[in-house]
Amino acid sequence: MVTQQLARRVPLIGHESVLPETSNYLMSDGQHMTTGQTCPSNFVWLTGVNGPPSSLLQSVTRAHYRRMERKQLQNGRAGLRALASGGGSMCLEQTVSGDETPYPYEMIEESAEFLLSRTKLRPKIGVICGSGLGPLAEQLEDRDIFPYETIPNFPVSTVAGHAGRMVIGTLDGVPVMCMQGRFHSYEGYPLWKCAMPVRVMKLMGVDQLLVTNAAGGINREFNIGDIMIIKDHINMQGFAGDSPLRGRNDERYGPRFPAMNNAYDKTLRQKTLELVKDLGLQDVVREGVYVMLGGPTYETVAELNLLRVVGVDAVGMSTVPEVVVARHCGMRVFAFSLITNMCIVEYDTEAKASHTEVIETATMRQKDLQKLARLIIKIMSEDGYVAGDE
Ligand SMILES: O=P(O)(O)O[C@@H]1C[C@H](O)[C@@H](CO)O1
Ligand code: HPA
Repeated sequence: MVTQQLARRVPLIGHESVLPETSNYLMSDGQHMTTGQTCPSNFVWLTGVNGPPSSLLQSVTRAHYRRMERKQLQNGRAGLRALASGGGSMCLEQTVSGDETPYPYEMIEESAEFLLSRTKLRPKIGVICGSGLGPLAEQLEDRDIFPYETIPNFPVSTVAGHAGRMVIGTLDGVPVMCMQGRFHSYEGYPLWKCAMPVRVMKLMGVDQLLVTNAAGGINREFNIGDIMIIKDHINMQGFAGDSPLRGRNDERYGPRFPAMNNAYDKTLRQKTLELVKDLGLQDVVREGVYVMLGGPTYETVAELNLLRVVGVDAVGMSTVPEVVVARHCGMRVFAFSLITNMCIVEYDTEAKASHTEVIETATMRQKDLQKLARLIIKIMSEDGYVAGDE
C-alpha cells in the first residue's frame, strides 16, 4: 500500500551525489547514512511533490523496498533499487543491468507458493500454449484461473492470441497447469524472463512439460494446418551469445553446462507418433526441426533460404528458452508446432506473412490440437516420469 502511494506521489527528480538536507537516511540493509555522506554513484532521488511525505517515507520498511523493486521490474523499468530514504527524499540505486539478472530462487518460490496456496491441485504436468492455442486451457475442468498480473513477479502478456492467465485444472482427471499465453523476447523481455514460469512450475512440482507454438513452414512438404512434433531445435539466439541461463548458475535448478541433445523426449515422440493414427491425424502430424528467431519481423526470403539449407523445417519466435530452462531443471519435454502459414520464399509475390493468418489457422485447427494435447497428456501421465529419471 505504502509503496503504491509513494510511486504516485514522488517523481524522479535527478541525480545527486551527496545526501540532501534531511539528516538521517535508512538504508535498505538497515544501516543509517547522514547528511553530507556520499551515495554510491548509480542512484537517483525521489522527492515529495507537495511537501515532504516524511512520515510515509520513514515507515518504508525493507519489505516495502523489495515490493517496490519488483513493481519496477514488472513495469519494465527495472534497475531502480531502493537504497535509502529519509525526510522528504528517497534514494534509489540505479542498477542499469538490473533486468539482465534472473530472479533469485526466493522470488520464484514466492510465485510458486502463491499459486500452491490458492489451488488444491498439485499438477505434475505443465502446458504452454502458443499463439492462438490458448483454447486448450478451456478444456480443463475444476479450473483455478490466475491472470498473470495477479501472480507475484510474473511478466504480463502483450500479444494478441495470448490471454495472459495461468489455468490450473484437470484434463481427463489428470491435474495440469496451463499457461494461456507466453512471453517473447520481442515484447522486451530478456530470455530468462520469457522462461521464468517454467521455474515456477518446477518449484510447484511439475516434471513434464508440453510446449506448443505457431510456426511458419519452411519444409516444402508441409501444409498449412500440419502439426510438427519438434524433434530438435536450433537456438539461433544462443549462437549470438544470449541464453535464458546466462548469468550466475543456481545449482538448485541444474548444472552450469546442461546437455541439450535429446531435449525432446524420444519415448514420448515415438508413442505419440504411434497413437496419432487412432485420432485420424496421421496425415497431418510430422516431425521436424524448429528454429527460434527473435522476431517480431517475419523472415526475409534470404533468411528463409539460409534456414532451409541448415535443416530447419519450421520457424517461430518462442519455445527454445522455455525448453532450455525446462531441460536444465530436469523436466521431460514434448513440443509441437502448428504450421499456421507457409513461409514466403519467392521474391515475385504480393503475399505477406501476418499474425492474422497465424491466429485464423490456429482457430481453425483447435479441435485437432486439443485431441493431440489430450493424447500427449495421457501418455505423460501413464508413463509416470519423475524428474531425473533419464
Ligand atoms: O507464441 P508463439 O511462438 O506460438 O507465436 C508465434 C510467434 C509470434 O509470437 C507470433 C507471430 O505471428 O506467433
Ligand atoms: N515466422 C516466424 N514466426 C512465426 C511464423 C513465421 O512465419 N508463423 C508463426 N510464427
